[in-house]
Amino acid sequence: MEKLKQIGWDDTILDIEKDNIARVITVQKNSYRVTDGDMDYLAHLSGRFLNQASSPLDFPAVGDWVDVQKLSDERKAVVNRVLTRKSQFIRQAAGTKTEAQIVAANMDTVFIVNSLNHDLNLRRIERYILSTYESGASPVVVLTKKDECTPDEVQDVMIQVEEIAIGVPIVAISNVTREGIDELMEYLAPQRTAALLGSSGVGKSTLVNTLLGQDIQDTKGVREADSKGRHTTTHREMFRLPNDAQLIDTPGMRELQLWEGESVIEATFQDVEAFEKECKFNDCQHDTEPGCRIQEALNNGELDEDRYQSYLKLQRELAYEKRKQNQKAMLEEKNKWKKVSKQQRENYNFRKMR
Ligand SMILES: Nc1nc2c(ncn2[C@@H]2O[C@H](COP(=O)(O)OP(=O)(O)OP(=O)(O)O)[C@@H](O)[C@H]2O)c(=O)[nH]1
Ligand SMILES: [Zn+2]
Repeated sequence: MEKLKQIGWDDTILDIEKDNIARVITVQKNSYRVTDGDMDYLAHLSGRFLNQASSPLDFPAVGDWVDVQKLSDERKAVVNRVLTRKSQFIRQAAGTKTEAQIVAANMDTVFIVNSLNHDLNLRRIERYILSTYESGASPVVVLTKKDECTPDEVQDVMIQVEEIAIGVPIVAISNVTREGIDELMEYLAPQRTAALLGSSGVGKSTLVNTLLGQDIQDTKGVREADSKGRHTTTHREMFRLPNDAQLIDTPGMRELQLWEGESVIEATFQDVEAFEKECKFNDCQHDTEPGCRIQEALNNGELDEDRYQSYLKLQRELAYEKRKQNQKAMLEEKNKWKKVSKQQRENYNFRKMR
């Protein structure tokens, strides 16, 4: 029990034999590095597990609690099952159409990391916030490289972000001067888990090192390089901070594809939805209808055109995703019936033969 407290205890797993519980630190090819709080060891999926797993979401992800059986070799174990997650950040696997992928599991907080000094993309931050709510965790926007900006510049960005990140904490930090790090630690209490998400180069791995107080995660400042001659994080890994909080580092995401974020669009676009409700007609297309509150708000500046466009874009994407998933489900259903009827035919032929 004490051991588990150190790696982050969760009430939902109290009912399980504690000796058999571990937490996934990294996902390697065909194996998992897990920890029981005292010791790290390597785990493989049991045959039973593989037989039962059907979707990519069934497989262990970084941050998962797993039910393991230790093997006689002390450093090895098999995973029998993934415990129910309290949160999971899902994105569409890069390059595939409708395949989901878990970026991090069981985190309390998602740090949405952006650099203050370049490439600030408010629309992208909006999307991360949506996906974070959808994951079951709470978002915090982290703005890095404060040391490279004047106080006025920092202020300017903070105001822009505040306008779109309604009710979301925003923390500006510097890995160089350590400014803002104490404030960030408020979201990293002992036994809590946070995940760092954001584009490549914004300083996620550097932040891990800052919080660990030592250089463990390689950063672009380090000479170990990728094919383009610079280092990038290639895998997700969970780190235990000195205060027993857990921090999950992830590789930079180029694109963030939403996964069924419908239920939270409302939370993130409260302002737009409020205007929409004030339209004269229920089925208003917000085009040329009389009494359209959206058009009025756009015209008098109450609603920013870019923000409205990104709201529409998200809705279109969600509709598109839904259609895709429906099609996939229909196809699977069809194949299932094909299989069933083939089986029936075979049974029938078999009986006829006898
Ligand atoms: N001036 C300044 N530079 C920083 C800060 N944080 C990170 N950097 C630099 O930004 C570069 C990228 O940092 P990384 O930590 O590798 O970025 P990352 O987000 O982990 O990138 P990926 O691993 O590709 O996802 C490195 O050269 C860091 O030294 C900061 O607060 N201030
Ligand atoms: Zn309208």
